Amino acid sequence: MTSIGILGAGGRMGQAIAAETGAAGALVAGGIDRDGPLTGPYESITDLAGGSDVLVDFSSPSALQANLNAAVAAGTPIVIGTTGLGAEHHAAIDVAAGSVAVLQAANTSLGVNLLTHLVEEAARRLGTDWDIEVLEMHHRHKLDAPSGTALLLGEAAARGRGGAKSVTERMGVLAAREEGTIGYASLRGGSVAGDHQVILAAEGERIEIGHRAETRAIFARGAVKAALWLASKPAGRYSMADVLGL
Ligand SMILES: NC(=O)C1=CN([C@@H]2O[C@H](COP(=O)(O)OP(=O)(O)OC[C@H]3O[C@@H](n4cnc5c(N)ncnc54)[C@H](OP(=O)(O)O)[C@@H]3O)[C@@H](O)[C@H]2O)C=CC1
Ligand SMILES: O=C(O)C1=N[C@H](C(=O)O)C[C@H](O)C1
Repeated sequence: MTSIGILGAGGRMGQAIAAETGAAGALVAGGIDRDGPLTGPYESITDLAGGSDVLVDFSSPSALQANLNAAVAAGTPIVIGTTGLGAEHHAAIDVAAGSVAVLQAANTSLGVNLLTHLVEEAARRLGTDWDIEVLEMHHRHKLDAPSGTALLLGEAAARGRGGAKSVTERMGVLAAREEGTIGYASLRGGSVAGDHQVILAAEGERIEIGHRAETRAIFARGAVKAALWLASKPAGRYSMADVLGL
């Protein structure tokens, strides 16, 4: 039975992943949080990595390097679901992927990963006279904005279009839309698990395609599926597209 070590175990996603691990016929090796061990016999991240077949990290960008170091030291594959990652984090993931299997995904749900393809295709087929905007809404506790998924969808649109500048802030009296850009808007409130909408707007018509997460169990299910898939993979950087065959 595959054993999964959970990093960020006490958080909303950490708890959801622990619940889905059993349902998938796998085992929780242990869980570690900012304050130390939460479940299982392991006292440190490195010990947990050594006692797990695969690690799953849904914590914080500030914890990423230590989590990658532990994965590399133990030779344990790691799934990174944490968002709010910058260029320096992606560079660190690339380095770790030289030694162990690393799968990074801003969204582990099947629906969003399919949506990414639909958005890229729509942007490819429509002319640059179609403006593209990404709208997201999440629960009041979310720290990063725009969401990792919004950025993922915007990147897919930009790929389809052959490149585009991102605009994450529009404010004041000189805030008119700049042609060819992709704009982002972030709403926060209540307990929303994660809504994303991509709006393609032209003169006289508009296409809106999106995804609503009704429960974060969908992300947890995808993360566990990714972990079970990654556990036997050689070093390298992987994505949800590899897992889902999309
Ligand atoms: N890829 C995907 O599909 C999804 C990704 N996410 C992302 O996952 C991450 C976690 O989300 P969520 O569970 O809602 O957040 P929570 O705040 O509920 O959980 C984060 C957990 O990580 C711990 N943590 C935070 N910072 C550190 C640190 N520096 N070292 C060790 N542990 C730390 C927190 O401990 P403490 O409470 O003490 O700070 C907490 O237990 C976010 O980046 C979120 O955007 C979320 C859903 C789906
Ligand atoms: O923080 C969350 O909750 C979520 N974060 C991810 C993101 O930033 O896109 C995925 C999902 O939308 C939920």
